[in-house]
Amino acid sequence: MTAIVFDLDGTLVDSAPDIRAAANAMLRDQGLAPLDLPTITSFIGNGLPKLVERVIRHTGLDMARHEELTQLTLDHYSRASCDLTAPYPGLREVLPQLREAGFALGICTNKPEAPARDILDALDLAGFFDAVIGGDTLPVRKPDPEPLNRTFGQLGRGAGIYVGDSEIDAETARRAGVPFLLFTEGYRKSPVEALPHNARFDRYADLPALIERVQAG
Ligand SMILES: O=C(O)COP(=O)(O)O
Ligand SMILES: [Mg+2]
Repeated sequence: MTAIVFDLDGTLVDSAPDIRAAANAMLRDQGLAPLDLPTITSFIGNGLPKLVERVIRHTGLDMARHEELTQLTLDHYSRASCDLTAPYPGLREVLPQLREAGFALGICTNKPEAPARDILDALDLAGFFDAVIGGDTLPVRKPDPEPLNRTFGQLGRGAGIYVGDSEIDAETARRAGVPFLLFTEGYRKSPVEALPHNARFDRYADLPALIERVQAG
């Protein structure tokens, strides 16, 4: 297995503060009060349309306006997707190591593809990844295994390992039939034991050894 695909939000980058800012800017447009970070973070994982659906339900806005409010949130987010977003500690050091070790790296995220690429560019991480599939790249998104299968397909090395932070990522890997490495510092809602995973880590410095272990089976 020489391909490694990563989730983005809560796995490579702590992006919740900018997602929160975009959702709160949309709420401000509606004359509503902002939501706190833990609340918005709990809405992340199934893509932006689902996050806005959860915000609508939480605030009592009209679900008939879902499409309009999703677009409004995306507009705010596209203008400021990387003001408060940062890579997790140690990531910057480990990505070149993995590339030097011969791995092909990709990203399979439920975040819309355009802001995902903007963030990778802004953080100077884009060059490490040969495939990026977002939540709106295909007609289906995670936990459907198709986006993950497609990411491995674009890397051209066959199926590899998926690295993610959430219940959705664990389910996606299970349905794609690939090993799953759980990053425990992201936006997971349940205890680690509740997520099927082959191994877990909380520091990027530990990832190369973990990958070796999983590969050794
Ligand atoms: O945007 C989301 O809801 C989740 O994004 P992720 O798949 O990168 O965690
Ligand atoms: Mg995630």
